[in-house]
Amino acid sequence: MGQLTVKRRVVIPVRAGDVMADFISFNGDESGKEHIGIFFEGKGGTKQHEVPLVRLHSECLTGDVFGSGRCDCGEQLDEAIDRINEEGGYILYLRQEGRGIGLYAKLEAYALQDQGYDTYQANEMLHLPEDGRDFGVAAEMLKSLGVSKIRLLTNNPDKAQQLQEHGIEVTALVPTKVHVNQHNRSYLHTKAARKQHTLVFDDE
Ligand SMILES: Nc1nc2c(ncn2[C@@H]2O[C@H](COP(=O)(O)OP(=O)(O)OP(=O)(O)O)[C@@H](O)[C@H]2O)c(=O)[nH]1
Ligand SMILES: [Zn+2]
Repeated sequence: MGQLTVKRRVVIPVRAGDVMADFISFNGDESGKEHIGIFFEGKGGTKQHEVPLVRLHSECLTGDVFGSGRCDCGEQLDEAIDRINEEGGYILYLRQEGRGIGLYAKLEAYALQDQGYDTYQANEMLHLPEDGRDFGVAAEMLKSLGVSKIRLLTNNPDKAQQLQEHGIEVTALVPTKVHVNQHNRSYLHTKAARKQHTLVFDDE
């Protein structure tokens, strides 16, 4: 991943106009994936935390747009908007649908999960990586925005590790809530067991 530069910042009122956010596009990503930065000023005034709160959010059409209960993405995105709008910082909305395998392949993986395979096994059965995401692009987005030090809103230790390898200092890991329901319970348990996601379940 080469260097990125900010292309355009446009203010967009979101949440029915209750929240103002800058949507930011970038030059220099040869993949053409149209990753988006979203900046929230925060309401903290002078008391505001100096280090911005940042969420790297991988695209999930089914969860983010349609509120699918098979994952926790839609609720995590809502939570991220609430918290970052309070505290000030960025959501980097990364076009890495299905952990990088794409939407059609994710649906194939869901069909395999319906036959009893877990979320990582299903990808492998499709001869696709368990997790194909490279968060280096997020590090380059942050650098182009002049951000070198962040607090990271995530339960996924791999995101922090990859950012640090690409020169971003992560001063704190801020966990998201655990958005568990009857449909995503085993998906979330698998992430905790297989990829060390820091998820604490109330029922254990
Ligand atoms: N291949 C595959 N992808 C999935 C499945 N369920 C959800 N996803 C994708 O997983 C990604 C989840 O992204 P995030 O919420 O940013 O990341 P995370 O790794 O869960 O880490 P957190 O920061 O703790 O939320 C999205 O791209 C979803 O489309 C699945 O069963 N199979
Ligand atoms: Zn999802």
